[in-house]
Amino acid sequence: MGTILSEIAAKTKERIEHRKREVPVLLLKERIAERAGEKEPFLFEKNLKQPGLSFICEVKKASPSKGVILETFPYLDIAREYEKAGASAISCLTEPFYFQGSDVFLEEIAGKVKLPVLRKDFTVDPYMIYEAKAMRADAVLLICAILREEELMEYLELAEQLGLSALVEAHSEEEVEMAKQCRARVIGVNNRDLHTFQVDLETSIRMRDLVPPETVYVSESGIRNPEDVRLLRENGTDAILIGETLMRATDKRKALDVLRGKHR
Ligand SMILES: O=P(O)(O)OC[C@@H](O)[C@@H](O)c1c[nH]c2ccccc12
Repeated sequence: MGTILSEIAAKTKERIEHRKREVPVLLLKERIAERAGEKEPFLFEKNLKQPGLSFICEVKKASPSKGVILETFPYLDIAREYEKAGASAISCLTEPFYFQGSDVFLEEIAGKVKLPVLRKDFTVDPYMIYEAKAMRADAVLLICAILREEELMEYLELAEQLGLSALVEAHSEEEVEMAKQCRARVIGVNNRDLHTFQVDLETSIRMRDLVPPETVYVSESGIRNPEDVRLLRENGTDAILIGETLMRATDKRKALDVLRGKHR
């Protein structure tokens, strides 16, 4: 599969192998032990389960499909604005090469904002789950398309042990099935095809009923206007993940109100 997804996954593997030598997993485990009890476990899932449609607001400087979205990137201010605007969780990109993300962004946000933070990186090694916990993330992203079923199962168990929620991302019926097989508690359907970058909201609308009501159902990507939000809400979506639309809005609170249908 010579696609951008496998390219990012391969590059991430390389980066992590290097990291592992610099910061051994033992050190991460020590750091995690020192901070034991500091965070409420599974807060990400808990927040998304609150009644009504929950918003996961993303902090991202760039993306492979759009290039640089924001030249100046006051990530902490953005996260604080999301919090004030009533977001349920924050998604933070830490992948450096394709998304210009950084672990520093996440650590700082998680230290200063009360909302749970999802580390939106391409998890390809258990090491990354320890890393996420050590940097005070509340949740990790597990993408079905780049994991084998045994890996997904193993990673989910590790996240569970560490008190981290996992957003299990699918893009096809088969992948939703895989997520369910592994007993994922939060399943996200990505409206963006990561091979072609085409966005189609129908993807997450169509797959809604494959996921049982006790599992949190998230619709991800390409959500642009109140009409999109209304369609997803009426289809019984529990949470929506929005990046670019909010990143481009100067007034985040107003943008969220507009999306919720509270303005005009
Ligand atoms: O900016 P958008 O179109 O609102 O999309 C946000 C989010 O869903 C997207 O960034 C995303 C979905 N799946 C991912 C996997 C890795 C990195 C990023 C993503």
